[in-house]
Amino acid sequence: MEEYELPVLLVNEVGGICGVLEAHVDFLKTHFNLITMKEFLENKNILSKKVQAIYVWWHKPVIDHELLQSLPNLKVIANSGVGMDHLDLKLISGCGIKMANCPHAVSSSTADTGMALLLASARRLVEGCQIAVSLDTECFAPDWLGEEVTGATLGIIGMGNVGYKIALRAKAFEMKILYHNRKQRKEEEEQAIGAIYCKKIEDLLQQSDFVMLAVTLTPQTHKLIGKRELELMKPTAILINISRGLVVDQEALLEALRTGIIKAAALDVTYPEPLPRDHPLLKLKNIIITPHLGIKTHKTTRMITEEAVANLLAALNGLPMPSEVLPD
Ligand SMILES: O=CC(=O)O
Repeated sequence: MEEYELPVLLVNEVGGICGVLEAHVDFLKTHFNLITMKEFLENKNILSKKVQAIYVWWHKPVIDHELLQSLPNLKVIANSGVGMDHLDLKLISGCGIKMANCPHAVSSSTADTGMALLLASARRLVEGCQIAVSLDTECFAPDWLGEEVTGATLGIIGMGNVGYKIALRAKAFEMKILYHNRKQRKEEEEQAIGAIYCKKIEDLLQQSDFVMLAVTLTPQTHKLIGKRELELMKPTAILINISRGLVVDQEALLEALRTGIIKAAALDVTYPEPLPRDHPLLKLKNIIITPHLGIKTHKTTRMITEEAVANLLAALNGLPMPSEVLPD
């Protein structure tokens, strides 16, 4: 039987949409014996006792009861993003397995994506691009105007690492910043980003020109933004979602965008992903939808894998993990 000098790390596949990036394989292999789900399933008898760690990349492999039962020596699972809503944390921790995410690696690029969507929707860049590349040169100068970002009010819902970095960016755009969060940030942190705490989400919704969703998806934030919340927003307001699709009631959003309850939306996340090609949201003009690009830069994906490896090695060596996630 083959002996493994390094701990055995299970990944879904290498390359492809749900596979670890090929560019990271050499780095992973300096610390682990890498095996894919395909190899695991083909040699389950031998490999099931060997696997000590799993690296979940882009929500795969699916970690269910059956997989956990087949891996008696599994000690730790590292996730490639900050959101853990695709994992059953209670099930995993109930099996005595440690879990980690990578909040440090993802925050800057996700905040950049949020600002990119804010600017693109405010200045109608996607519509503008369509005009610029269309063959109809007659309508090159559009008869519409965008919204000014400088001096506008941004309401950030969720003031974790990502929300904080969005505020830092928005401050440079001279925006007035409001935020709503379970906990108020320390006074010095608020001062550093020039943000004002709204204990009531309603206050933030009523006052903001842009509302940015940067919360984690939990039972408490599931469909946090529904009909009532959209109706509280200004008719000129723009909603930007970089958290999870399920934080917004999509039916209510569709109605609000169709009837002018709010002006526009920019979504990096939807449910499902991707939306079915005949989904009515895709037919609207006042929406920008991107395919969950939040973290997708060369630098961030590399940092994610580094943070994941640091977590995995710490857990395997019985050391504190840099970003352990507890079931609650
Ligand atoms: O979606 C991205 C993340 O969870 O970090």
